[in-house]
Amino acid sequence: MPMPEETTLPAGAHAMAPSTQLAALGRVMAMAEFAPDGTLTHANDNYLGLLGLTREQAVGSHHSRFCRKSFVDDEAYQAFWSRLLHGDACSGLAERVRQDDSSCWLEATYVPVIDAQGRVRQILKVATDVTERLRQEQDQQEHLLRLSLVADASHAAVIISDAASAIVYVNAGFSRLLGWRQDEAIGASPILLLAPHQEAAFIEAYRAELRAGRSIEREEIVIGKDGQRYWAKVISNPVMDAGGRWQYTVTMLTDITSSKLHQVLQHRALDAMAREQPLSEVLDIICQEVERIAPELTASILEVDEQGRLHPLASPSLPAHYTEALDGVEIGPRAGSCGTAAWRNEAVWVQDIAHDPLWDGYRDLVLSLGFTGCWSTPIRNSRGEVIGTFAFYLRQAASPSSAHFHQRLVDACTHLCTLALEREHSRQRIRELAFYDGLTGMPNRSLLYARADQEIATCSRLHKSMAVLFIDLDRFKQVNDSLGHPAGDELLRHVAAHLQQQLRGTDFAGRLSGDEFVILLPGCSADEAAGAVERIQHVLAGPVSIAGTTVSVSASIGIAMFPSDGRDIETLLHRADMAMYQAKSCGRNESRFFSSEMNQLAQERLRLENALREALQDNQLHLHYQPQIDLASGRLYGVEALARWTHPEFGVIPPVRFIPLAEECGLIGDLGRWVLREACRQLAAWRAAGLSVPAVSVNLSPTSFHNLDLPGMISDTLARNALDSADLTVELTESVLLDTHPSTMKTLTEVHARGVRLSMDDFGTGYSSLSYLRRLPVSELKLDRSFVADLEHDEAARALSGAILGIGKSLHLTVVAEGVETPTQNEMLREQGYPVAQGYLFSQPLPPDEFARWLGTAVEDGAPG
Ligand SMILES: Nc1nc2c(ncn2[C@@H]2O[C@@H]3COP(=O)(O)O[C@H]4[C@@H](O)[C@H](n5cnc6c(=O)[nH]c(N)nc65)O[C@@H]4COP(=O)(O)O[C@H]3[C@H]2O)c(=O)[nH]1
Repeated sequence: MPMPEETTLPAGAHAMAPSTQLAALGRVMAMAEFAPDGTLTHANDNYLGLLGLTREQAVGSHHSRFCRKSFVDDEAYQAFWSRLLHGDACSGLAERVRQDDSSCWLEATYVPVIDAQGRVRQILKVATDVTERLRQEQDQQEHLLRLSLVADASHAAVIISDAASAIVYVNAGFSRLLGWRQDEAIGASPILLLAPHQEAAFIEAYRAELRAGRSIEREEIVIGKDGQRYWAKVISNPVMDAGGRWQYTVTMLTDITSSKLHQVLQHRALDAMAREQPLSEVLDIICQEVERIAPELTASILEVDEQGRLHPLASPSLPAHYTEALDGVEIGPRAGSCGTAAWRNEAVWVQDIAHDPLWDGYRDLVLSLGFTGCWSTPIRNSRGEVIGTFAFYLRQAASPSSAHFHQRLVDACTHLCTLALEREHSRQRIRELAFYDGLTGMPNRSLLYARADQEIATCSRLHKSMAVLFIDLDRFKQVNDSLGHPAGDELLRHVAAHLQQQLRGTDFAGRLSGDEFVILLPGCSADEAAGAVERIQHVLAGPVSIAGTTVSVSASIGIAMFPSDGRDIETLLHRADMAMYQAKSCGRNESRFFSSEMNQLAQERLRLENALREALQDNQLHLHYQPQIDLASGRLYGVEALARWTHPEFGVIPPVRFIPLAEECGLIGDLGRWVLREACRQLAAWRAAGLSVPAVSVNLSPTSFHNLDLPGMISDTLARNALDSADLTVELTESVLLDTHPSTMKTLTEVHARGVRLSMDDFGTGYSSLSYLRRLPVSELKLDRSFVADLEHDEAARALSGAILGIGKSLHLTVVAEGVETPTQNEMLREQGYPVAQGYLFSQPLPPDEFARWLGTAVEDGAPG
């Protein structure tokens, strides 16, 4: 509590007031009379009540009894009494002590009563209790103090202005945000100070709202003391007096520059992105918005490619010749602001282009445009890699205060640029995934079809032809199987690259699937197409080093012509595919134009394929059996089961036709299983009928050995027919060696392990690697019939058959000579030491009952054949 201040009233109360007035005063006020020595002589009830004393307790006490000791001991107390005794009235706020030692505050006036001789006779005191009022005032002051503490601590700028729009108060936040000290702001008009650009009409409308007692909330650009611009949220609240008149305005400004920058920039840029506007337009919008917000800046956005080169993306206010000159510039430690920023992966601010060494070699171009500074910031993707730069060019040095604002612009813009660039990259990636083949980077089937439709439409309009080339690599599967899939992929990439190098003008190449490629040659005649095919085959023919091995590549190519072979891409591709199939069946590295006969052949093939499927389902296939003769004893060594198919409509179809077909259309597994079951059943049936047939051989294609269940299936079949594993021989061809399917060797070994003999068919014609004979668990070789056919006339054939027998013997393998047709051949083989022979000389392959008859006859004769 402050010390009560005792002030002196002008002297003048020389006599008591009239009694009626005093009585009235006594009813509302505390009144007392003191003797000049300070003794209380009279006190009214109000006075006594105020001090909490009875009249007896109070009257006769000295004045000091009612005061705090600290006051009584103070010089001020003596001075107070001296003034009174000197005849001066005193009035002021006084603290007095109640009976219970609590304080009460009085607004008191002491008036000395002076007699005719000029002596002080008594001192009258009139007082009002102001304890409650003081408490309220103190509370209010504390409240105000707390309020101003809050206002000062706030980041917001608080302004209180009066009805004449003069600032009466600003908080510390105001000075912090806008730069003016309190004494500089007081008295100024808030709008003129902070928004001098506002028009008179705006100011009047603002004031009218406040005058009407309505609050205002707006987002405005305000300008600080040093010219720095901010976006502020401005809330003005009018304070009205009791009569409803506008007295004050409390205005609060919050800095929303960052969020507003994001909002303004984002609104337009994101809107453009949502509308699927091209990247360059989205980035142009960002630059234009920046230049609108900060006209002292010229913005530019560059892309950094994977090779570290710059490419202009957007710079709507820079001349084209300047941005074109930047295209392809390599980033580096001294490559202007942008090239250096991208190189360092950090912002580079060059304030003096004319002298900064980073601009050596580039400065003339930019100085001639009037720019003196350039601030460039890297744009990074979500992995932190630099994908572009965002730069401001300045014509004059920026003030330190605007640097803060510019930094905020950079932050907002680089964020948006990242978004736009990453979005563009993802769109490109999606386009690539949707339209390009991931392995080779070539257009995929979808893009190929779309492009073909366009080209067909163009060729049709211009009455031009177009060639569609269907390219299939020869023996790609073997590369894939023998060298592994990564090597196969490498080969495909190699071929794709070479094909693309062959394209000219509007030519278009795509990968259809696997090792199938398609090339469209719009406007190309058949002759020109033939030339292109020759060129392609020549380019592909060279040996390629893949996975450390040299591989010779070749391709079979089918050609279909628009419009003669088809008017839509599906038909053209289908026909080019047929032509390719024909080319392939003629050997490697061939090409064929589509012809209507091919179409017929293809149709027939399709019919045959369906018929074979049905034949297998409906048990229309049969087995014929050809005897194999032990040459030393003339006895039956075994029989070879050979599949036969007579179609009700197409007639007899030879195995050389339907076996490859079954292979191609995936029926070979079913066929093999059927042959195994049927041959074993027949062997058991013959034996049951008393015929002595030592063993049966069945042919299985390499694909059958992919099936790991094959050994189990063989054992089951043998068991079901009560046969031993030695009763069965499985013939396989040398092509099984080229089959690198992981199951093949395992299945072969397992079949062998179960005691089933393996026989190598057509030996001597295939891949001529003898080393495999050690690896494969074969027990028998079958000399190919081509050697036998030439035995009589060809010395070399004789030598070879002798050599093959020698190999067989040295490896302890039985060698069976196939295709023995004449007694001379038979004799020669016998002389060479061949143990077993098979051929028309002994018997054609026969149906089971005929074979039974043949065997009966042969047994009777004692020497079959
Ligand atoms: N010129 C001549 N030919 C003779 C002579 N002796 C036998 N042949 C024929 O030579 C072929 C021997 O069968 P392959 O070499 O395994 O050759 C078979 C075999 O690779 C395949 N094949 C036949 N049946 C099956 C089968 O059930 N499964 C599989 N995977 N292939 C089979 O079809 C090929 C041809 O079979 P076929 O037409 O039955 O032809 C048979 C047979 O009729 C002869 O003295 N002179």
